Amino acid sequence: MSQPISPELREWLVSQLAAGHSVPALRASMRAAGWQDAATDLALAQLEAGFPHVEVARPRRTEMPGPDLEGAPLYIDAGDRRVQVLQTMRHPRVVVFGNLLSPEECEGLIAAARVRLARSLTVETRTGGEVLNVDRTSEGMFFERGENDIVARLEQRIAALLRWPVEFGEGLQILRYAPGAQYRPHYDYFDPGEPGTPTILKRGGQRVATLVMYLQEPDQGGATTFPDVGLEVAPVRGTGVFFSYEDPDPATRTLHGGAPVLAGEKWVATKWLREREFK
Ligand SMILES: O=C(O)CCC(=O)C(=O)O
Ligand SMILES: [Fe+2]
Repeated sequence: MSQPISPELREWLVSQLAAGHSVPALRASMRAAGWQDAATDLALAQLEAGFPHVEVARPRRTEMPGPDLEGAPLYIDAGDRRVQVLQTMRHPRVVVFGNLLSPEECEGLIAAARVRLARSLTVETRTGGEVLNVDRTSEGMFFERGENDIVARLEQRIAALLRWPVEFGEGLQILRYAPGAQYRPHYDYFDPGEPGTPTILKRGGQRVATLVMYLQEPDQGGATTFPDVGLEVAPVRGTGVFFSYEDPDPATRTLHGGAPVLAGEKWVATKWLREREFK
């Protein structure tokens, strides 16, 4: 679980920094006191603005988002919902969840997104801007974080389920695939070799995990595919597929795509998780 940053903790950090203690020393004592790295990072990142002279060291990530599968549970308490663990894979790290969203939540997200759909744009890593992408023939839009009640509730649930702060997540993306539409296999991390990537990484660092949630199932087709391992996840309403990638590297085997929809319409919501706070 991510831990909220209390005013007391904030005050303590401020006083420690003001007293000249280094950020690595604070990080170490917070860790010793049981604070998770992600929460510590968030607390320290929030203070950075007030202490511009303090260089916050960014150690190599030691934690990754993901559910607590200790003891091989069939269900996980995600705060306001009991989410099912349907399938897991280690390499690539993939977890398929059931009962992630209610039918009403799926409907509500679709209704709010439908009026704002435009031809999907993918981030153009060569320039850091956005362009139309022929590899992705779905239509899409982004919600702001916490934009409406359903979005806010779902984001809290995802944070609890994947043990990653809400603030480290991008806004929820909604995609609609008409018959024939698809999303060709790709990686969700930003290609370190592309010249536009450093600009993108300034805001929250790399993507480290993805949760694709199915809001409406097509009649045929539309699975989420992982070609490296021959895995196909059926787009069943209310369920979702999580996968994570510790490094922006094909060795993670997280190549994936949305197979062509053959009949009916497929709607998904995608939540991308960054390594740091995404402001
Ligand atoms: O639609 C799908 O099944 C995959 C979506 C996806 O890969 C993405 O949103 O990044
Ligand atoms: Fe993707």
